[in-house]
Amino acid sequence: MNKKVGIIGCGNMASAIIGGIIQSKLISPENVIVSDRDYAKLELISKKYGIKITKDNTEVANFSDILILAVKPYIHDVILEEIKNNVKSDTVVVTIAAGIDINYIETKLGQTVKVIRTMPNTPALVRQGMSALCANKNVTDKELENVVKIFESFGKVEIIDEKLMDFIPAISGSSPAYVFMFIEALADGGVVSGIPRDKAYKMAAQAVLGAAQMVLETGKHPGELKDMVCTPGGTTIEAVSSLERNNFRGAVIEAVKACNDKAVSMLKK
Ligand SMILES: NC(=O)C1=CN([C@@H]2O[C@H](COP(=O)(O)OP(=O)(O)OC[C@H]3O[C@@H](n4cnc5c(N)ncnc54)[C@H](OP(=O)(O)O)[C@@H]3O)[C@@H](O)[C@H]2O)C=CC1
Ligand SMILES: O=C(O)[C@@H]1CCC=N1
Repeated sequence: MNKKVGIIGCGNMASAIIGGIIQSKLISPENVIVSDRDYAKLELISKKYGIKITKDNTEVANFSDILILAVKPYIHDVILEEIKNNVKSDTVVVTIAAGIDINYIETKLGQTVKVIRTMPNTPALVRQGMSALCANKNVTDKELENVVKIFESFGKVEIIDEKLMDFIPAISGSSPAYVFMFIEALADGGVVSGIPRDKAYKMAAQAVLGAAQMVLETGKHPGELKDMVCTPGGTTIEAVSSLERNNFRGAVIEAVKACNDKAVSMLKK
């Protein structure tokens, strides 16, 4: 893709995005720039991918056709104020932050700004991300397609209505954390029985990966896939019955609700 991509903030998510677009050869390194406060962090990523680096966020804004804001939500205020005179009229501004909506960016940068709001997740670091995207009315179909290609370079993408965006962290943005807790607990259970810890993590993680792949590839209802594992009178139904007694599914649904509530309360006006 012959577009210049700039990223402000060089943390976890920026590394995933840069890794995806460079390793997939979607964009050549000389067309990518990233800024951060920490020059040592920038030097590391530049050494790895050969991209441009700077401590000056306005330089990133001046350079970019697609400008990705990859900083924490509470830093957006400062950054938008800093770059507001450097964002070109045809630049597409992309936010990946929870609690930052399209209206907020339009209010800060003007009603004609092209905005794409997204919610990726950390599995993007291993190119197995899940991202939801929505665009404002100023973004053309071609511009949205280009940003979709960037996000597809590190995982799967769904375009959704902005009114659902606050609920995406709970299901895919934040959920890797709950899955890691599940894998850790599963492995701890194995360690209780004497399985070496490294083998327990590998087996638990591969079981989760395989189960997730079955949901995606078979199109079968998760309940049907669960039933396929449960031999009548066998081991699995004992575990399932114990999980139900301990409100496993209820606890997960409550966690999703707590995440949703937090995302809505973070929304900046
Ligand atoms: N982590 C996740 O699972 C997900 C995160 N997100 C969103 O992604 C965004 C970034 O998250 P994540 O990558 O985890 O965060 P990180 O803290 O890893 O990365 C943010 C980077 O921005 C830097 N930074 C802070 N202030 C400035 C500044 N003024 N100018 C330039 N760079 C600055 C930070 O430096 P310093 O460390 O010095 O502060 C840090 O290196 C957040 O808004 C979050 O909501 C979305 C989906 C998933
Ligand atoms: O915890 C957070 O707020 C961010 C958004 C989704 C994942 N991490």
